[in-house]
Order: sequence, then structure tokens, then C-alpha cells
Amino acid sequence: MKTQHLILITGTEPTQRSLEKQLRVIFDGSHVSVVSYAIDTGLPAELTADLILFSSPQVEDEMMAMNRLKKEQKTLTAARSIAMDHLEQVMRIPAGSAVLLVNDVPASAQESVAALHRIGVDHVNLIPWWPEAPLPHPIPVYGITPGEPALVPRGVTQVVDIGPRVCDFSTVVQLLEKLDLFDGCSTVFSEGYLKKIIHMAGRLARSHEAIESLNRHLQAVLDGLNDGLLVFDQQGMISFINENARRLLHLPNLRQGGLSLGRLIPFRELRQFLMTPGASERVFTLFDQPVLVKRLESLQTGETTAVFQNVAETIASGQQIKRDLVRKGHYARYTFDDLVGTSPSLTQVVNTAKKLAASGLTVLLVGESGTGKEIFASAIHNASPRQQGPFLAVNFSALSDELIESELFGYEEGSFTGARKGGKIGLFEQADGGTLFLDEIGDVSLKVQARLLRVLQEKEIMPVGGQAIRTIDVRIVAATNRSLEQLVAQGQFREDLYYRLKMGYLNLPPLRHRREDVLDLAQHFIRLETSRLIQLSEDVSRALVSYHWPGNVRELQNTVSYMLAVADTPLMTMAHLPAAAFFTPSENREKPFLIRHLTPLQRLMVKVGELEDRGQSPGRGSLLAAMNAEDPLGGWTAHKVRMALVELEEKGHLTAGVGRQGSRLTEAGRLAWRQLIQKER
Ligand SMILES: Nc1ncnc2c1ncn2[C@@H]1O[C@H](COP(=O)(O)OP(=O)(O)OP(=O)(O)O)[C@@H](O)[C@H]1O
Repeated sequence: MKTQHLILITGTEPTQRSLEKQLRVIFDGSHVSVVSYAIDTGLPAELTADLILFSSPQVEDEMMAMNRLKKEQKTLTAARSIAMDHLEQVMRIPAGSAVLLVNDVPASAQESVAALHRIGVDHVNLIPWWPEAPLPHPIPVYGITPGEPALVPRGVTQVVDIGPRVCDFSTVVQLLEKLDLFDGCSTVFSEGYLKKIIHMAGRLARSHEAIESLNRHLQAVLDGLNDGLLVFDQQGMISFINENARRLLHLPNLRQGGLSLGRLIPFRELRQFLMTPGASERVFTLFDQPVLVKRLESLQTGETTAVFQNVAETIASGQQIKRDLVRKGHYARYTFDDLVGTSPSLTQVVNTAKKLAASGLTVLLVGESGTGKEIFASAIHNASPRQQGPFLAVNFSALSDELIESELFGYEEGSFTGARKGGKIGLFEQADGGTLFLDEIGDVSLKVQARLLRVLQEKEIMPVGGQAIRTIDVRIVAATNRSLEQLVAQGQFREDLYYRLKMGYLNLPPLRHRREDVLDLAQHFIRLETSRLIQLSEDVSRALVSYHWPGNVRELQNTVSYMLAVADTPLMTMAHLPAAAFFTPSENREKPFLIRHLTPLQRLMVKVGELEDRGQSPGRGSLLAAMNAEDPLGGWTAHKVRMALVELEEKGHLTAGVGRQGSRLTEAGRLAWRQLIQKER
């Protein structure tokens, strides 16, 4: 078969390249040779071929004006269209957007617009533009250019380069006809064309499927909400309604969209409220149920979202939340009724605490360890108007500065290495609307004190690494067993913070100042631990009341637990007490408490050290007397004392005195003694 020659003539080189490529694909495998020229880069002296294809009417005009072609030369002028490969990007430009169609000259810009219109791109407003043309105001964000990205003006930021336009379907058909190849190549060509359409349709179908599945997922999420949601525009046309809104409004399962508030909502007042700009929330009775309706307007879309909450269900879920808080320990366990005791000193402090609870003032609880500061803090919260809010506690004695700051104030994501993703909400924010109990406030550093003071003064916090200040509404109850006054005098506690905390001051009396409460408390702890009927012997009662209780109520509670553990009769006698010496009526706080946990040898050593501290150097006789008084159940005899002293001497802990001189602890002995008594306290 004879080879036919086709010449392509374009205006510019880029068009030459892209059209030549297209022609080569079409004529691949046929007997057509393709040669191309761009007027810009020059034409050969002779231009003869079986067919000459002009890339556009402008090129045709130019060539005619040049008068370079023979009269009988067959020509064809291409009609061009955008390549399908870029159509998808064009279709993704949001509907209604203004789009600058950028090309080099007015005619090609207008032609490109027309070409896009012809293939059905009508969802955007196409504005033809070329470098000398005035820019529309405002400058559109979107631009489309057929292979001229360098010409796109500044300000147009989202550009789709659709590449030089290719010969359209009709041009290709004419080409084939003129070269008498229609029968041979048309199938190849149409198949290639179809393949592209099928490929594109496939992609569209897949992305449509993905969108559908996302929509179904979102719908399921929104239907699963406890709240009803209704979205509508300024004309009252509904664009979205979820399952719960339908349920609350007794609506059938209607198709989304296309419906108006007027048709769907049978309550005039509710309709009016929904359509009133600026209205925020109101309770309506809908089908005999109180429903809280909130309006949220979106400035961006002009749409309004109405949130419907069934008041009864919301209260029930609030109670559930409260139950959850109990489980998590974010809950004030005690009330004033849990405080046992009728002594005047306790009654007086409870009465003041009740008044302070109602006042909302910051409260400072001062008292020795185990006096019930935590019970008071919790009872104050429960007797305050914040009782429905959270109650959170933080104990400063165990935390580093960094930990305290992140616990209290939270932090923003990425504010330090190891910061949790999404950041962390601090206790101040978590306790919003409730009470925060700051235990052992006397242990807090000056740095943290400064931040606390700011929170108390400004009622605002800024999370670690954060920018935004958040207003909080938290009542502070602080506690300490240290003398803050003394710490202030030593410069370890800020005076201004001290006075702020002290606005509501409560001094919890130690148990030894309210001995009247000891037996009530003991009975109370017995009842907490067992349902057995337990009685205290008179001796035991006397011993308990006369003991000075350095560990206060907690120590009494521990003593009761110990006795219940060792007693096998319903009557508690002296034999069940932890150690006889422990109950010597004395205010001496250095008395070792759990002396029973020491070996006899250690007990003797403790005694030697104690007597030495009082300036004595005890001989064997006085040691025997002292041991019998301190540890009557220890079975101490003169022999036992002597053997113990020998053993201590052998260990290098003691030097036994000669004659009237008593025994003394050595250096090593004193060290061991100090360790023992520290363990005991
Ligand atoms: N008046 C009281 N009635 C009943 N139980 C009490 C009373 N006071 C204290 N308790 C109990 O004594 C124990 C210690 O109380 P709490 O933990 O409140 O003391 P605290 O002053 O906070 O001690 P610390 O300073 O060591 O933390 C708790 O088990 C508490 O239930």
C-alpha cells in the first residue's frame, strides 16, 4: 500500500508537539507519515503533502495570507477540544466558582471557553483572559489554562493545566475520510477513544462509591448521636435531618433534602424560633416531652443547625455520668454525716465548715495527718451548690513540678517531648463547675505557687505550651499538715497565696484534743469492718482514750483493724492491743508505736538509746525494769537482759559498762538505733 504524507502546521511549538503526538497514536501502524511544523519556528521552502492539517482557523488564515500553498493542495482545519485526561480535575472545581481561562490571545482564550462549554463544563463561571486583558475583581482563585501556565496572573492560586487542546473527534473522522482510511483506522481510533471514556467512567464510579460509603458512615454516626440534628438554610429548606430529630419530631422516614421547616414541623412557635437569627436556646414541649432546642448558625454556609435534646434523657445521662465519676474516683465520697464525733471542738469546726461550704469561698484545711482533711474537703463539696459538678483531688507531696503543672493545667499537643497526642486536659479544666482539692499544698514549689495564685486571682488558665487562655470556674479547697505561717516566715510559701487560700480557714483538731470522740470512732471503725458484735473491755477503752494518738483518726482506725485481726473473742482485752507501752498516758510523741514488730534484741537496743537520750547510761537492773514496763509481755528476766547485752556487744553496737557504769551505744550502735526508730515512726 502506498504511503501517504500528512503535514501538520501549528502556530507554536507546544501545540505542534502535542498534536503530533496525538496524530502518531491515531496513525500508528498505518501507511501515513506525519511531519509537523510550527510557524513560530519556521516553515520549509516547500510544503506539499497528501493532506495538510492546520491546527486552528488562525493558523489557516496566516498560511493563506502567506500564500505558500499550491492551489490544488488538500487542507483541513482542526477543531480542537480539551484532552479527556484533564477533565476530572476540571470537574473537581467547586460548582459556582469563578474560573479564569488563561490563554495567549483573545481568540484562543474565547475558543477554549467555548470548547469547555461544548463538552458540558457548565458548573463553573469561565472567564476568558489573556495577558493584555483587564483582571476581574476579585481575582478568581481558580484558573484553567490549555498549556500556558506561565501566563497565569498572580492571585490565581488553584490552576488546572489542561495541556494544549487536541483534535476533536470530528476532526479525526475527517482526517481519516480525506486520507481514505476510514475503514482501516476508524475501529482502532474509536476503540482507543472508548477505552479512555471507560477508564474515566470507572474512576468516576469508584470515587462516587467512596463518597457514598463515606456518606453512609457519616449518616450512621449522626444517627447514633443522642441529640437530634436538623440543618436548614435561610429559606427554611432542610438539607439534613438525623434519626433522633425524626424521632423527637415524630417524622416519617423521609428522603433528605427538598423539604421545608414549614411542611415538616407542626409547632408554630418552634418554627419561629428556628428561623429567628441570633436566637440560641429554648425548651419546647414537643409531643408531651420537654425538649431543649439549641440553634447554631454557620456564617460560612449561611445554614443553621438545630440540636434537639430530650431533657429527661439528658438528666438521666447526667446521672449516669455522675455514676461513672464515682467509679473513676472523681467523686466526693463523704458528706458531713460521715464525720463521727460529738466533741465541742469537732462540732464547732463542722458548723463553720457547713457555712463555708455554702459560701463558695476558697477553703484552707489545716490539721495534723489523719485528722480527716480529705473527709472535710469532700463534705464541703457535697454541701456546696457545686455538688452536681466534679470533685477532683491532687496530692502535691508525691509529684514533681513538671508533673504538677501538666496535671493541673494540661498541655497542648507537641508542647514537649512525650506530650500525648491531642494534648491533655488539666485538672482545673476537668473540675470546671466543681471543686478541686489541693492536698499537701505546703509541699508545693514557689514556681507552682505563682501559677496557682494567678489562677485564683484571674480564674483563668493557660495550658503548658498553649496560646489560648481559658476561663474556668473551679472552687479550691486546699489542705496542709504543715504550718504555712512558718513556711511564709521562712520564705518557702508565698504570703499572698497563703492569704488567698485562707479566706475560709478551718483548723481540724487533733484526736488528743477531742478524746470524747475516741470511743465513738473506735465503734464506728469496728462496724465498718465487721458485722460481729464486738465489745471493748474497760481497760482497753481507758487505754484508747488516754493515748495521745500522734497519727490521729487514721492511727485509731489502724489500731482497730489490728485488734480485729488478732482477736478471736467478741471482747477486746489488753492482750489484743498492739503494744502495752503504746497506751501509756503520755503526750510524748516519741513513743515507738509498733514496738511488737521488733525482735527482743532490737527492743532492748531501742530502750538503751532512749534512756541515753535522756542523759542516763542504764545498768542491767534499770534496763530490766524499763523493759518490763515497756514490753510486759516480752518475758524479760535478768538473764535475758544480760544475754541480749552480750549479743549487742558482740555485734559492736554496745559497750557494757564496768561496775556502776551502765551500757552505752557505740557509733555503729547509734546508727542502727536511729534507723530502727525511723522505721518505727
Ligand atoms: N471524724 C471522722 N469520722 C470518721 N472517720 C474519720 C474522721 N476523721 C478521719 N476519719 C477517717 O480517718 C482516715 C484519715 O482521714 P483523712 O484521710 O481525711 O485524713 P487527712 O487529714 O486527709 O490525712 P493526711 O494529711 O494524712 O492525708 C480516713 O479513713 C477517714 O475516713
